[in-house]
Amino acid sequence: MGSLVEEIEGEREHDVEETIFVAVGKNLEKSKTTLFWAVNNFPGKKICVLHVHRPTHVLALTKGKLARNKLKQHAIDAFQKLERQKMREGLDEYLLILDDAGLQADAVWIEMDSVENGIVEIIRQHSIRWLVMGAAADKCYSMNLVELQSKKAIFACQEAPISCHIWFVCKGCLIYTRIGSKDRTNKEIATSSPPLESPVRTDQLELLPSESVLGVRSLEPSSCFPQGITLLQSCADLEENTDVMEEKLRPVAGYLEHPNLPSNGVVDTCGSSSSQTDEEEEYQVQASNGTDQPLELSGMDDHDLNRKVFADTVKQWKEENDAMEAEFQAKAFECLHTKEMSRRKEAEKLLEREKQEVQKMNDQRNEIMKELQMVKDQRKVLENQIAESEGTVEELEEKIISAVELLISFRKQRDNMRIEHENAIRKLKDLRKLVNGNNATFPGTEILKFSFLEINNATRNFDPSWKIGEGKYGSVYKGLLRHVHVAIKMLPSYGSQSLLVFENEVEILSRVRHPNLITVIGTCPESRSLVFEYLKNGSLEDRLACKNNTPPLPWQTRIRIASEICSALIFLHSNKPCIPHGNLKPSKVLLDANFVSKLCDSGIYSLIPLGENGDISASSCAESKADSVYMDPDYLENRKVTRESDVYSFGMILLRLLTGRPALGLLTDVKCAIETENFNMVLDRSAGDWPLEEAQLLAYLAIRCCEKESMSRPDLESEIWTALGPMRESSINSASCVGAKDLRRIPSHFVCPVFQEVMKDPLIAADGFTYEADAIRGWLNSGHDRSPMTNLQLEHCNLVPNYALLQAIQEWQQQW
Ligand SMILES: Nc1ncnc2c1ncn2[C@@H]1O[C@H](COP(=O)(O)OP(=O)(O)OP(=O)(O)O)[C@@H](O)[C@H]1O
Repeated sequence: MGSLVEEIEGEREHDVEETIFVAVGKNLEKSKTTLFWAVNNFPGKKICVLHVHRPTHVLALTKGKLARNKLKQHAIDAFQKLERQKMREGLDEYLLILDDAGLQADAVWIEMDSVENGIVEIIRQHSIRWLVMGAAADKCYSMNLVELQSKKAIFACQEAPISCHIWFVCKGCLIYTRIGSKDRTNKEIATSSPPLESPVRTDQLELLPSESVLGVRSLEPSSCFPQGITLLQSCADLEENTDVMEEKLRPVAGYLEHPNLPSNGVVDTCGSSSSQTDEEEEYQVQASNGTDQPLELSGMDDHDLNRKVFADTVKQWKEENDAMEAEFQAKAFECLHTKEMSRRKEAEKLLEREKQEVQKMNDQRNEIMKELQMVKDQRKVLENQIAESEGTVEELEEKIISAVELLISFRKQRDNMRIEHENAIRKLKDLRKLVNGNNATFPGTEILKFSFLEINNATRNFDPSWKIGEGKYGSVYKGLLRHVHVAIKMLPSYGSQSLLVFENEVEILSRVRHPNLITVIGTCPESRSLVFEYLKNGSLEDRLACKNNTPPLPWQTRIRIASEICSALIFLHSNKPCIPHGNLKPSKVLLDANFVSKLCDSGIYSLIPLGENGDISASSCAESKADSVYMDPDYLENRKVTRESDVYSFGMILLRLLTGRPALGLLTDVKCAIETENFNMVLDRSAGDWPLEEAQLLAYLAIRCCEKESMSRPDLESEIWTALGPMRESSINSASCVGAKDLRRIPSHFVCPVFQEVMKDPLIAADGFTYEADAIRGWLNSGHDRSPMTNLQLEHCNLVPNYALLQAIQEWQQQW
């Protein structure tokens, strides 16, 4: 046999349902009567004893029709044995089963902090359906009890799971029944029944004569459980409480005198007395269940009458009992109905809310469906577009293929044209050689050509910090090209001017040489750039404006610069064909280390692509207002560059040299000053003490140069140079002049073409040029085998000291 706990657990489904549990406490006397009440009232049922005094134990009595005496003895023995076992083995919890075979014990329950909680918990855990327990506390333990007096009983009555049907017993009498129910409706009934207000009382029975009580045989427990009312009292109880019961039963004893009753007083279910031979027989009397036929009064003797009265009394009681029950049920149903109604209302509200939710979800769904439809439509449109673009892609691919083919053919044509171009240039050179005879081989006539890579390296990848100017003909970068400091002018590459034309123009310009014209060192046809010598002291514009805090130019220097510009212009204009500068202004007058001035960009307009009308293209013509002041009004009107235009610009430069003032409105100011004999007021005093007469003469000349009518302007050579020449000489001779030594004119051949400084150790190289020793040695040592000036192959690397030049330099230096 396995664990009894397991056994009970295993049988829970069917057996525990049918088991009558009896809660017994430590008061053995009290517990006995409760236990016997259960044994007597539920014969044939399995009875399980819950020993509820702490710690809580469970005992089970299995079914088996034990004679009450034997049972009594059996139970007492079991308890005692259990207690002994508990003492001996230190058991806290155990299950005891009493049955025909003997007793078994096993632990099933744990200790709780209160007995009543323990009872309720064990009911809940084991789903106990039927429970018998004491109704009174020890101090109230009496048969006269009319309501629940035990704290534990009240607690169990109120708190036990509703499915549990509980009989509360005191001294073998049923005091109160808490109706349990399995189904929901009955649960409601049970909960709604106030446990103590309207108890199903058995005191009526208690008032019946003992014989009569003895004669009341219980209904079969299985059939009486649902009704929850069973009026049973065992003979054992009566024996136990004979004295008390006799007192109570005396008033009705007379009624129960029945000749057929056996001496032990047992009445069978049908009302006929029967004597049972079994020593474990039970006395049972069944109350009239309503099916009994009413007894005829006539012809009845007293005994029959008594029996009838008794039967009627029992019947009446039963009916009253039924009526009470019905009333409880009605009340319970009413309560249930109210609750149902409110639940229904709530459910309706919930339904309404659900409906609204559903409606909302439907609306959302419709919205989403609409959006989905839109997306589908868009998808169709996009698919069409994709299809169209795929067609376009195919078309474009075809076009690209044909364009690539075209490009390849153009490249071929270009390569052919290059070859033709190179042949043409070669022919041109040959022709020039023929035309110029021996002069063609004069060193310096051939301009140097630089690759774009060289230009790029020279300008440090066109580093913005190396940019020194930005003009309408392009940006100017400072650079170090083949160890020479250079200025690189990046001309615009737009327009239709061919490379050949560009190279020719550059070559023509580079051939025009004058000490006061900037030297074109070379070109980079690839990037359409011109490479000039770099002049250390920047432009006249910057020096007049004392940019970077440079000191103002003395009047002697200014007069010399004016004469130098005049000289350069005369030279340009005398060229055949005439080369007008076309854009003369102070920013085009550059100053070398010795403040010798050199014009730059002379004739450069010939290198700029022409616009549609044959003019210089629009972008290159965009003069600023300040620049246009230097422009001949005729030129601004006709866009024709003439020598008179240069005269006009020269007049403006003269005015700036004299006054140092900005060009805008300068002409009017000077005219006004002369007219008001306030000329000295407009003279630039920062230039020193001007010789006033000479200065005023220059001012007159300047105003004449700026005549509107070009024919009225003076001739550069016959008029201006005639006046300027002597002025230049006197300014140089002006011994009192501060820093006059610096103003002297350095013969250009004293200057090293690489370092741009007066040479200290001049050496002649194989190309015939004289260089400063350090410059030419550095050049050759860095692996160069060509001339820095002509780029022609040097025949040898020998360097010969130029003693004659060295002597001339030293003599010149001693003069100052
Ligand atoms: N060879 C050079 N050596 C030193 N500085 C130079 C040289 N060439 C040009 N520059 C500097 O670059 C500046 C810009 O020159 P550029 O001739 O390009 O423009 P601009 O005279 O200011 O205007 P635009 O050409 O539009 O009339 C000059 O003013 C000068 O300061």
